[in-house]
Amino acid sequence: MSIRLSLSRVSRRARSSPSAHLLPQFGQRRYLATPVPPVTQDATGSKGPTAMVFLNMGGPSTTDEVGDFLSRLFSDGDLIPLGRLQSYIGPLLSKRRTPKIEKQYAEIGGGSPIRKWSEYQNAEMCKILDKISPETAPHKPYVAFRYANPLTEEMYSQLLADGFGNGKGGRAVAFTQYPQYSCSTTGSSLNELWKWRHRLEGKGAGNNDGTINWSVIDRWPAHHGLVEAFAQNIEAKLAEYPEERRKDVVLLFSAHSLPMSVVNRGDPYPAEVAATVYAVMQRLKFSNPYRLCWQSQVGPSAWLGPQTSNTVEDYIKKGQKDLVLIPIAFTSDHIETLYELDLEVIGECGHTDTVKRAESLNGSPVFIQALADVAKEHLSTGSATTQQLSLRCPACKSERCSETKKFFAGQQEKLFSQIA
Ligand SMILES: C=CC1=C(C)c2cc3[nH]c(cc4nc(cc5[nH]c(cc1n2)c(C)c5CCC(=O)O)C(CCC(=O)O)=C4C)c(C)c3C=C
Ligand code: FES
Ligand SMILES: [Fe+2]
Repeated sequence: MSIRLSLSRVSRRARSSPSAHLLPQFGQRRYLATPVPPVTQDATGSKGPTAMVFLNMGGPSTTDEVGDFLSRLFSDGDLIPLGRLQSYIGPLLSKRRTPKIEKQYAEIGGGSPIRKWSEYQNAEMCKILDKISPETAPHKPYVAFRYANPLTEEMYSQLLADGFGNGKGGRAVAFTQYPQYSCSTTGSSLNELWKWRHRLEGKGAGNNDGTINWSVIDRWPAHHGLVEAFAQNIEAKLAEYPEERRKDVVLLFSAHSLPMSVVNRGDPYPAEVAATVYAVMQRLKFSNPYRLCWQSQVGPSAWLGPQTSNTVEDYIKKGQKDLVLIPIAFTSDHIETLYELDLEVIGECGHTDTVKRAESLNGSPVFIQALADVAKEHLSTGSATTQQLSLRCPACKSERCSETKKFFAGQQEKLFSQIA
């Protein structure tokens, strides 16, 4: 992918009024304070504890963290491949972009809410799992972000400090919070997890050779619980329109775009996003006309379209002013919903009374139940990964991908010996 030094969001227009968003009120970290006991079958038959590790990109919790967040993001060759120039160009690009993005985070309340939502969702999911999957209880919530705190290495060190490693054979589930798989998102997080597993638990790291038993929930694009959570939020938004107009409101599903170079490499994400959209429309009994569009393009290279902002403008020009935007590839609010959709796309379209956005999943109890159901199904199947994870993109040339996929597929044997 070629990225010029002057990166800018395509068609972004600034606005000053901050958007209000609800945050859960609770403490910062959910890491365990005391070591957990080793995995052995106890009197209740439980083979826990089980670490539930949420993987996501993360975001700066305060504007002071924007610089470090962007610097890590532009250093990631799985997201922005700059080849041998990565370590020179990456810092230049991130430094140049920092002031503009700091302003945007300031406008949405001073930071990304993604950490608070992730910690809340995981803690709540674990409470449900303890009830519906007693055989793997207790379930302990951890968060591993790719570009913001808590980073993967911090989470991994905490897992070891909490007793999941060191020859005790603890079980950990890496649960991607991107429902649809892309090599630039979940793939990058798994590559990072594999890297830190190798550094902190591999031969010569001072521990036994890989003592944590990992399995991965690598995608869940059409899970019925996820579909139900999206559908209920759409129905709630549609109910705000007068009854006589309701069935003609156009549903615009909006997902983060991908560079065409990534699409043409064979990345599974566009097909999986389309699968989510279709499943949600099936659940809604195709009550409304709909389209899928793509947002958040960065830089001058070709990206998958149509672009969300253009789509809204074009429909309005055609006289279609009743539109509901639905963020379909994110499970909580962040800059792409609170700034780009609310302040830029909707705030500037001139029709804030008829162009609306469905709530993000955030603290939806239906969504949190869905997370628990996805995890329970994974824990009961005994599979280390989906079948899909082992298949590389047809045009993939990355050794990292190859090693990571081999490692996680290879966890199957360890898993069987643990659950047998
Ligand atoms: C499904 C989700 C996402 C995909 C796919 C994705 C691909 C992707 N992103 C960039 C570049 C940037 N993304 C940035 C922020 C950002 N991206 C996602 C999700 C996906 N990205 C989220 C949730 C966020 C916001 C995080 C938060 O606020 O909590 C940014 C930083 C913001 C900015 O500078 O505009 C960049 C840059 C690329 C190049 C890419 C595909 C390869
Ligand atoms: S880029 Fe998709 S498997 Fe490597
Ligand atoms: Fe992104």
